[in-house]
Amino acid sequence: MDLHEPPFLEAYKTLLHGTNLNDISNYKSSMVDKCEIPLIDLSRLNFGHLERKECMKEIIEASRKWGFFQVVNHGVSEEVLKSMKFEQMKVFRMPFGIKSQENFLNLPSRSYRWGNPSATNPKQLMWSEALHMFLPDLAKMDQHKSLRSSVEDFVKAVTPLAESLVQILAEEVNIKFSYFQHNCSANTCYLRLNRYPTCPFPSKVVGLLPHEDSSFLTILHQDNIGGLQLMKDGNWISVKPNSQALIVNIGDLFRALSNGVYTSVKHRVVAAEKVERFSVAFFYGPSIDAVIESNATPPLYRKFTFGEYQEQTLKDLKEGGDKVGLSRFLL
Ligand SMILES: O=C(O)CCC(=O)C(=O)O
Ligand SMILES: [Fe+2]
Repeated sequence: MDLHEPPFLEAYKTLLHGTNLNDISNYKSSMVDKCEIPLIDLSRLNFGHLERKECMKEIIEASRKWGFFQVVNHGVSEEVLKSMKFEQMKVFRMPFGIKSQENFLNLPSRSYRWGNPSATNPKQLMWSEALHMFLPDLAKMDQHKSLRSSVEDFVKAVTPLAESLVQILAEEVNIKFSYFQHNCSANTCYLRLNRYPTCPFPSKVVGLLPHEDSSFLTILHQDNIGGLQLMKDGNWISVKPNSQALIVNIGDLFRALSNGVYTSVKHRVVAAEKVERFSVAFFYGPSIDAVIESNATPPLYRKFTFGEYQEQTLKDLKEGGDKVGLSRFLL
């Protein structure tokens, strides 16, 4: 076995063998539509008034109906994306024994995560590894300069994109952009590097379990392998890779803040047998004391802080293997 691979087989042996695998939903043959999510050309934001308006309308509509869309001419250069991918591959190629050390890269413990070694049910298994990077911690990676500078360049490029999308969406639901300026900064966002190794049981184990993001908005870059699926009208829909595009999705916090006008959508990644896959997600979110409260009437969700939301999802994850999310705050 490759030294860099997490010990999935070893850790999952009992759960995989002790179960009738027919009981597990078959990820490959489950209802998957190949329908494409909206693709929006952002270059129109810099054109005349009419084109700008048209583009903004598409962003708003996609966030309402889909909670997911792709953008092209997003302003993030190919060079930045390429160097991010290169460094990401390099860091995941390090031996598992090193990646799983407490202070790997000098980052806080649990920054590196793999699969779900504490799963008690085969449906909770995941075939993936991830590196969580809280942006204020990047400065600690002084021994890994090239990774750090690629991550910083990526963040520098996607932050203004996230901000301009948030500003457009906020205006539509009468939220001042100053709310975001006050609560979100480079010190409150984070990045997640994902790697999905080849999996010998792609119909039985998922790459990443279904979840909604705990952000206002997420910007995702995936490679050309595919595997990301989102839930639409009760069916899983595959997001076809587009090398020119970035994926944008609404997180639970914007759903709550907009009183459900914008939708946060469940998504997952299916595993592949023959090819590994990489993705990187930038989560635009607030500080833990930020108050999430819609000014619409009647409100759908009770007022909560981001800290409360995080505490609740962590508790739910521990207790039932699922983070449940925003439905916990429904009135
Ligand atoms: O890898 C992907 O395409 C999705 C990743 C994701 O949903 C996440 O990191 O929250
Ligand atoms: Fe996600």
